Amino acid sequence: MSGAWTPITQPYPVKAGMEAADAKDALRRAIRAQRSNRSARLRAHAAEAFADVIASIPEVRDASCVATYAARSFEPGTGPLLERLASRGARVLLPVLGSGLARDWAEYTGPEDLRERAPGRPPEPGGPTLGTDAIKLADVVVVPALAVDSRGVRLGQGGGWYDRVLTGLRPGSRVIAVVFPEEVYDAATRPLPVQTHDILVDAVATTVDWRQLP
Ligand SMILES: Nc1nc2c(c(=O)[nH]1)N(C=O)[C@@H](CNc1ccc(C(=O)N[C@@H](CCC(=O)O)C(=O)O)cc1)CN2
Ligand SMILES: Nc1ncnc2c1ncn2[C@@H]1O[C@H](COP(=O)(O)OP(=O)(O)OP(=O)(O)O)[C@@H](O)[C@H]1O
Repeated sequence: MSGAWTPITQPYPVKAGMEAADAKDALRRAIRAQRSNRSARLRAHAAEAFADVIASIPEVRDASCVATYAARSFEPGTGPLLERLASRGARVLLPVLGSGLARDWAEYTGPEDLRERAPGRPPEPGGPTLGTDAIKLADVVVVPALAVDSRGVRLGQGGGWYDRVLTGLRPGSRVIAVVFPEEVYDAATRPLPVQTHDILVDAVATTVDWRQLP
């Protein structure tokens, strides 16, 4: 074997007796390091595959309003998904961070409207914000994650933004987490750390397929 090919593995730096918060931090570091190895070409290719898989999920296909996210560079890309949803006439809501990372939403109107307001922050739409409760308009919520396990436990970026948002959904709205294939963990052997505030997701989508959880 030759060249700069980096094998894809599933990091699991969780040790017996570790506090959940420390185990989450160790996992976040390992998964972010792994994500940073993916080239721009592979990320663009993956974004198309994510769009194919996510758009095929019945709840997404049938939704009038989808709340999702505008990806940062190394997150599972959503550009093609956003365009596909908008072109079939679905309303698409994206997170807007208020002061102190307050939870707000605004409508996606096209790629040219998405701007990174500060380095490292997710791109945001520029239109009017709709308020925290706009999440109740969503028929389905497509959330970013660093990892998901077979019970539906989700590891996010660590701000607790989505754990707070997901307490306010309309009953019956489904939550789908998006991760790269190696970021789906089998809870029987590699459970993700879980804390009482963590909200389980209903399904996970990768570049390859999706499945209902648990
Ligand atoms: N694409 C995307 N949007 C999302 C999330 C996410 O995980 N991904 N969130 C999930 O919760 C919420 C907010 N997430 C945030 C993520 C980072 C920072 C942040 O403070 N970034 C640092 C820079 C960090 C870096 O350089 O990597 C900063 O602004 O100083 C804020 C909010 C809502 N929108
Ligand atoms: N419903 C909530 N109410 C108050 N605080 C919360 C709530 N959910 C999470 N938090 C706080 O947010 C912090 C981060 O939580 P956690 O590590 O679970 O984030 P995450 O789910 O990985 O991140 P994110 O949701 O932003 O992607 C924790 O300190 C937690 O106490």
